[in-house]
Amino acid sequence: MVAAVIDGGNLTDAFERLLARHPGWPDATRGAIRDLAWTTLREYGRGDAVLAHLVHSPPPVDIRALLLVALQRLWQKPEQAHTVVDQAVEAAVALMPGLKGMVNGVLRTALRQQGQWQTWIEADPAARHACPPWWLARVQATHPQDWQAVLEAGRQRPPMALRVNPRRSTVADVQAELEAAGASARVLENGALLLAQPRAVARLPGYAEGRVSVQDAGAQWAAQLLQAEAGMRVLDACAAPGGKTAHVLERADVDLLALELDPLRAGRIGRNLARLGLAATVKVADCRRLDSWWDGRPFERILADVPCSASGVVRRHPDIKWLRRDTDIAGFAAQQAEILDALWRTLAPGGTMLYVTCSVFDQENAGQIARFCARHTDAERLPIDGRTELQLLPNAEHDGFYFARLRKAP
Ligand SMILES: C[S@@+](CC[C@H](N)C(=O)[O-])C[C@H]1O[C@@H](n2cnc3c(N)ncnc32)[C@H](O)[C@@H]1O
Repeated sequence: MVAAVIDGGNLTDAFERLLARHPGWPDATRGAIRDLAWTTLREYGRGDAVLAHLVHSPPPVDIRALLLVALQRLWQKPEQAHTVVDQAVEAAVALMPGLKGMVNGVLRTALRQQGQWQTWIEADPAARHACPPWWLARVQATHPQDWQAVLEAGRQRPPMALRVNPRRSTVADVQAELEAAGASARVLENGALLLAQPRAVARLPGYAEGRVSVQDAGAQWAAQLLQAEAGMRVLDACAAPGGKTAHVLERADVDLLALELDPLRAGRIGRNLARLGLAATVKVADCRRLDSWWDGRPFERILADVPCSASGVVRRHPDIKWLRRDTDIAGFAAQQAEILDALWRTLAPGGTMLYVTCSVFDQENAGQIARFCARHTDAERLPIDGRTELQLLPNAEHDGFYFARLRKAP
């Protein structure tokens, strides 16, 4: 998986391919392998800085990936050093037997020089923060006060939060069920339940019965800010896999149309709603092409949870920071502007559109909305908690999200 990402591939796809080849692996094995790959890639820049001091010419990608995983493990579990080196050498024999000695030598040298790793890492700011230089520059420019906290959060394991379906249970009851199952959780300001320790979905009481869903606590602000009320006609324009669609429907009996461009992802919306006992009209469509899906009846609420760089959720998708290029951000911003302009035409006078990204970059967030308001004089910004917008930065409770509420002149 690490080699696939170094070669420009997608981490989740690589994981799914691996699982398809090994259907018999128990959950614990899957979890352990996932954790190794995800952790290594969260810290990839740091591992690479160390490796640069240990090898004179770049090894083949599979061996480089193996060394990065082993270094990561040595960093985290120094007490297991001998096991890690032995297992890495064993893996090298399976991958490229001719490089067994090299892997052994590099890891033993690494162990002898472990006291210097931090100095090597600190020498390069991008390595220090485990991201490419352009990423570091963008986060610093957008968040001059908080950039270190944002980058630090991107290197941590993500928190796990639950959303309670008020049609089937209450926050207090779910919390009690969790306690009984040996999991403690605390209630956040917006009603999200933050688990003290992540746990497998299959071991969540009430999941199969639709009492709870897994959803980041930051994402759980969306339905609240949309303020959709019973009887309203609501559009969820970029809906898959349907987490926010479901949340909107759990809160009010609305007439909801969910659009999704990707047919495979669209299928997940229906499955999610069925588990929760909810219903919506789901259409596979490009929301920018109004002629392909819109019947001309305006919506009172629109949720525009647009495609974005996902820079606020890199700890969940650590391949993102290595696969994206600086120039991609302008591409996302252009796509988002097209989506906003098209959807605005479908919003009823007096209606509101909630713009959401899971980005921490200004060009997709405050900058995007400032440009939108300059183009649309009939757009008024509705405050969120006394502020013009809400930028959540990733931390121990939630991921990074941006929200702006736009009202169309009546
Ligand atoms: C941020 S995700 C949405 C997450 C979803 N709202 C949720 O909470 O589960 C953005 C989604 O928009 C879809 N998408 C991208 N461009 C689109 C377009 N032009 N029209 C409709 N959907 C689009 C992507 O395939 C992706 O599934």
